[in-house]
Amino acid sequence: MLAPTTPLDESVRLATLRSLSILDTAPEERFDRLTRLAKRIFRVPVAMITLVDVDRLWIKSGAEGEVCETPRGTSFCGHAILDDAIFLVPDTLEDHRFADNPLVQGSPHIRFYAGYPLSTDNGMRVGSLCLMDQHPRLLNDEERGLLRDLGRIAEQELIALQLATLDELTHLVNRRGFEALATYTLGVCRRMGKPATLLFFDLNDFKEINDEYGHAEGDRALVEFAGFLRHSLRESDAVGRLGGDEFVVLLNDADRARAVEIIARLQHNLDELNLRLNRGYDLRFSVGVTAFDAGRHEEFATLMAEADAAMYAHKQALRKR
Ligand SMILES: Nc1nc2c(ncn2[C@@H]2O[C@H](COP(=O)(O)OP(=O)(O)OP(=O)(O)O)[C@@H](O)[C@H]2O)c(=O)[nH]1
Repeated sequence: MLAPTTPLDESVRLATLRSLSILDTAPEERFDRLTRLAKRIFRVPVAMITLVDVDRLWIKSGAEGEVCETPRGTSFCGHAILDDAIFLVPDTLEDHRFADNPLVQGSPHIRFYAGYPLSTDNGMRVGSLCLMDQHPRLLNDEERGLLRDLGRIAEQELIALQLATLDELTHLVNRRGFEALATYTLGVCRRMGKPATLLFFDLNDFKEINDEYGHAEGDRALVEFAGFLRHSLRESDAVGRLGGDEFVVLLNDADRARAVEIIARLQHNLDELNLRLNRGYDLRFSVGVTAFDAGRHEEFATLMAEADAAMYAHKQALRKR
């Protein structure tokens, strides 16, 4: 049996999947109607919408009975997300990669599999719309076209979820997306015994930029600061905009001392950016730092509130200077 390999962009793929806040959610008609339709069109007993998580395949729609997840290592969909094309296995017993797969040899005795990889807006393949049968079969060109059409509708539904977690102006995750991403990151850090630190940013005198240079320039400044944060930090750090001129970052594998070093680097880089942009105003920030403590921060909101209070204290201290 051949276990699926891991895509090169796995960390971004997983972060995208997390930001959708879809894993372990209840069934939804918008996905169920697609799998029902697929079963009818292709006359197959099973059609599913699946999402490929770290080490499991989670079934959003079309699950058989109580089983709503299977190990990624024996999954067909783990293979389907490795390429943009439909992944087709006409007869599993004739295919050395799957002939001895437990899902072929045992229940549900898969003989035929076809999976359309589902991509989100940023091109990450997070799961699949797949068909399965207990008999071998082929898909002709028209049927492949139909599967692609249904798959694209499922993708639109995923993209709608993604948009609901994105901040329209800066394209960072919004509060909802950040909470989903951060909760996942904190879970991983806790399991691996690694530190994590939350940074809460608020721009200083941002209102003056709006008042003196206009709202459009204010928008430009927010987009500039968002891009600055995103590009100055690691891909695995979660960066979000809460609204207005408030931004948050969750640094993973970083304790308070490391976070303080990172802020010093950000400050230095922002000074350089201000010089380079030479816009007549400077981007400046106040920042609150709170190291994650599993005991104290059981509720994510507590961690956010502490970092917000620390930011406010920093802002007050800057004013007194
Ligand atoms: N251009 C623009 N302005 C926004 C947006 N969202 C909020 N604002 C403005 O951002 C400003 C934020 O207000 P404050 O937090 O009091 O701003 P501040 O001038 O930075 O004050 P301090 O935080 O005390 O330094 C308000 O004037 C809002 O109208 C946006 O999406 N675009």
